This record gives sequence, structure tokens and C-alpha cells, in this order.
Amino acid sequence: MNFWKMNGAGNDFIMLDNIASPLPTTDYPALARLLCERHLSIGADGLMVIDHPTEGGDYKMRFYNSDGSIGEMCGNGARCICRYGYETALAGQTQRVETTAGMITGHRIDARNYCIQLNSVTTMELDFPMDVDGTTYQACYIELGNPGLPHVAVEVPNLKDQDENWLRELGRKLRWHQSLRKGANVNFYEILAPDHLYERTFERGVEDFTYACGTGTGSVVSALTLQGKVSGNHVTVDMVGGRLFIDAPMVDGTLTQLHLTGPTNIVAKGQVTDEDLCLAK
Ligand SMILES: N[C@H](CCC[C@H](N)C(=O)O)C(=O)O
Repeated sequence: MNFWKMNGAGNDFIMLDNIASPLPTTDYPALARLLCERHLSIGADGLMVIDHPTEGGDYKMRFYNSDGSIGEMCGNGARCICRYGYETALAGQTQRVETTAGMITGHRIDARNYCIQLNSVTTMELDFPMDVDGTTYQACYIELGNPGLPHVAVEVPNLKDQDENWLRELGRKLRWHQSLRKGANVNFYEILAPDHLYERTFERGVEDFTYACGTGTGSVVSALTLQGKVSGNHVTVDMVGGRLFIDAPMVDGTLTQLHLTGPTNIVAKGQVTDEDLCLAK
């Protein structure tokens, strides 16, 4: 079984091609849990499976978090999978990718940089107070696509200087907060300068911080654009693993197309030989 290991701004993925070597879809959650384990196997935030299109796209992207749960979408993953699609000739410079959250389009900018038009905002609650241990956090709740990928945005002053363990525990409590129907990815952000943010995301399904989150940056910038705190034009978002750019322009007071741009890295191409994996050939 061949795989690629890629990352998009440090958000890392194992990629398997179900068109080239088919497996039953029901095998993938267990495969994700096994292969994404960082000490016992290859290690990654998620597993992505390239599959035959069924809705008129160039191919289908199935996304599994490292705990085996299905993610409706993944922005950095989509940027990586578009590079895979281009480099394996599944698609051209511009491609349509079927995701659980709906169709997205991807565009190759150059060898390493890819841009995705993310699923549009389907839920936006700008005033979403969340109580944790007696403190009320003035959060925003956002979903992208349908079914929507859930995100919470919380401003944290001096984010870079905050104690990581404190932040992780807060992230975990917000991620599992009783007010959330299906949990959420929790995005902490700080506005560093006009149209320049620093962000850290505690991800659902990884249950920890990842180095970057594409839909997280798209959700935060969408909320901040509606609040008039950023312009929505090519907003820079720095994360631990790299820099992402979000375009979320407003036309007549409404958000229009949401674009995520950033780098990709093909770290390895190889064969899965994990001896604990019964399926490995
Ligand atoms: N890191 C991803 C999001 C993965 C979503 C996943 N954590 C879930 O909530 O199912 C991104 O770049 O958009």
C-alpha cells in the first residue's frame, strides 16, 4: 500500500489512494487510528483517502482525524490533496474536490503553494458566550459547508505568551462544551496588527493543538470581517507551523467567497510496512 506524507503549514497528513489500491471504506477509521499514531506508526494529524468521484468532481476526498473520526472537511488537507491531484494527473491546475461538507475548488499557484475556495459559511453566531469554570468567554460559533465543520473563535490577548498547558485545558473544555451539538475545533486568536493575526487551534479529532488549521483560519477571519475587525482582504494568519492567507471579502454586508492560500510540503512517498497492520501488503 503506497502512501504520501504531506503537510500544509505543519498540519500533517497521510494520504492513501483508494482508486489505485482499493480497500473497504469501513477499514479507514481503524487505519487512521493506527497509522496516525506518532510513536508506533507513521504519525499524522489525519488520514486522507483519494477516492472515485460520485458528484461530478475530479475525485473525492475522505478525511479521517487521527482518532478515526470523520471530518467534514479540512482546509490544509484540501490544499495538500490538490497538489496530489495535480502531481498524479487526477486533475489540472484548477480542480473540483468532493468533500463531506460539499464541493470545493482548488487552484495551483506554483509548485508548493495552493489556494482553496473553502465551503461557504453556513452558520455564524457572532455572539456566542461560553462559560468555563466560572469565566465567560465571548466566543463566535461558525460552521463551514453542509454538513458544517464546526469552529469556535476566542480572542486571547498575548496569545504567544500564554501558558500552553492552561491554553490546552481551556481548549479541551471549550471543544467539549455542552452548548456544542457536535463539539468544535477551538481557535484562539490575537490581532497582532491590521489584517495580521496569530492563531492556535485545538482540534476536534486530534484532541490537541495542531500546527495549523485552514478552516479554522477561514472561520476566524470570516467572523472578524463581519465584526469589522479585519478587512477580509488577504488577511495574514501566523500559526506554529507556518503562514496562511485568508480572503473573505464582503459585498453589500455579506460574506462572499472564502479562500485559503498557503504552502504544501511533500515529506515522503513510500510504502506502508507497519507490521501491526493486518492489511499491509
Ligand atoms: N485541520 C483541518 C481541519 C480538520 C477538521 C477536524 N479536526 C474535525 O473537526 O473533524 C483544516 O486545516 O481545516
